Amino acid sequence: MRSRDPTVKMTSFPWRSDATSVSQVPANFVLPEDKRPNLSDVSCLSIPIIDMKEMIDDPDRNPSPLLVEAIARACEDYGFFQIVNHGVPEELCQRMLKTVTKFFELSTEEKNKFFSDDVNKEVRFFSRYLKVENDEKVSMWSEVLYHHWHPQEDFTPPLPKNPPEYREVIAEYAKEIGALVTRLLSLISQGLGLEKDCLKRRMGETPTRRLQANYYPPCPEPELTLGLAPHTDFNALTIVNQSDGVTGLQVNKDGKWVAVDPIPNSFVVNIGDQIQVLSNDKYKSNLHRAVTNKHRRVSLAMFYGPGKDTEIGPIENFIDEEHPRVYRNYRYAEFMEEYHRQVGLRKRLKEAFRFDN
Ligand SMILES: O=C(O)CCC(=O)C(=O)O
Ligand SMILES: [Fe+2]
Repeated sequence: MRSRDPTVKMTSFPWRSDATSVSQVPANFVLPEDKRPNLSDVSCLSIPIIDMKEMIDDPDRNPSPLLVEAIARACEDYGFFQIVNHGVPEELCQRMLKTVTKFFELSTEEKNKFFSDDVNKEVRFFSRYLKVENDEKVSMWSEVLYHHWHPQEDFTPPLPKNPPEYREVIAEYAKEIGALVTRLLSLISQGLGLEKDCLKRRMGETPTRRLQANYYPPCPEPELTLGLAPHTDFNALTIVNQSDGVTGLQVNKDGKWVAVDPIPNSFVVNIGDQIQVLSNDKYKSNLHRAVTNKHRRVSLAMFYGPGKDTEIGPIENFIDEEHPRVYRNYRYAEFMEEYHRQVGLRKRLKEAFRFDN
C-alpha cells in the first residue's frame, strides 16, 4: 500500500474545482481494515420493488391485498423497499434534489453559516465521524444538512436562503411527502393486521419530521472509507430520494450487503427503530450504510417519527406466549437522548430499551 502522510488532513471537501486533484483519501478518512467496505463482497440480491399505481389511479380506494402483502413481506424480510408510481411528481423530486445539491455546491464559508455540533440546533450543516478503537474519530466521506420539515408552508426554523428557491421547493416537497407518509403508514398498518390509521395515531399529535440531505463527493479510493457508517434509522419511517445512476446505499441482508440500485423516479422506503419496537420485532429496522463512489452522489432522507413526548412500546397485538414483550415502554425523547449519547457508535440503540435490560 502507498504510504499516507498522517499529517495530511482535510477538514472540508475541496470538491468544487479540485476534487479530481484529490488523488488519495486523506489519512483522517481512512478506516481501519476491519471497518472498510469490502466492495467486491456484495450480495447479488436486490431489495423489493413495489408498484403503487393503483393508489394514484384512485387514492380513496381500499388497497388490493396484493399491494398490502407485498409491503408486509418487504418490511418483514428487508425492512426496505423501493416504490415506483408513488404519486409525487417526478419534476418536483428532481427539482428538490437539484436544490439541495446547489446548497452543497456553495462555498464552504456560506455552508458554514449553518455549521454546528449542537444536536438541538434546528438547522445544522455538519460532517460525520465514526468512533474506532481508543475513541479515535475517523471522518466519513460526506456532508450533511439537517432540519425539520412540515407539510405546511410556515417554516419556523431559519432555513437556508441560498439557493434562493430552497424554502419554496422544500415547502412543496414536504406537502407531497406528508401525504405519501400517510398512505404508506396506512398500508403498513393494514399489513400488520391493524386499523389503517393505527401507526399514524401512535406517532402522537405532533410527529417529528426531519430532513437529512447527504452529499457524498467523488471519492478517489472508495475501498478505504465510507460515506455513512452502518446504522439503523431511529425514527419510524424514512423516504429517500437519491441521485440517478450512482449507487451508494447498501442494505444488510443476513450479514451480506445488498446494493440498492437507483431506479429512475422511485423512492427508497425503510422501517425505522420505532416501527420495529411497535411491532415487537415483527418488522425490521435494518442496518444500512452508504459507500462512496468515483462520482458524486446526493440523497435526501425524509424522516417521520413520534412526537418527543409520545409513549412508544410494543402494541399488545404482537405480544403473546410465543412472542414475549421485547421492549419496555419509553418516551420518544428518551430514545433520542440515547441516540445522541451513542453518536459515532450507534451500536446498541434498541438494546438499551429492551424489556429484560
Ligand atoms: O445516502 C443514502 O442513501 C443513505 C441515507 C441514510 O441512510 C440516512 O440519511 O439515514
Ligand atoms: Fe439511514
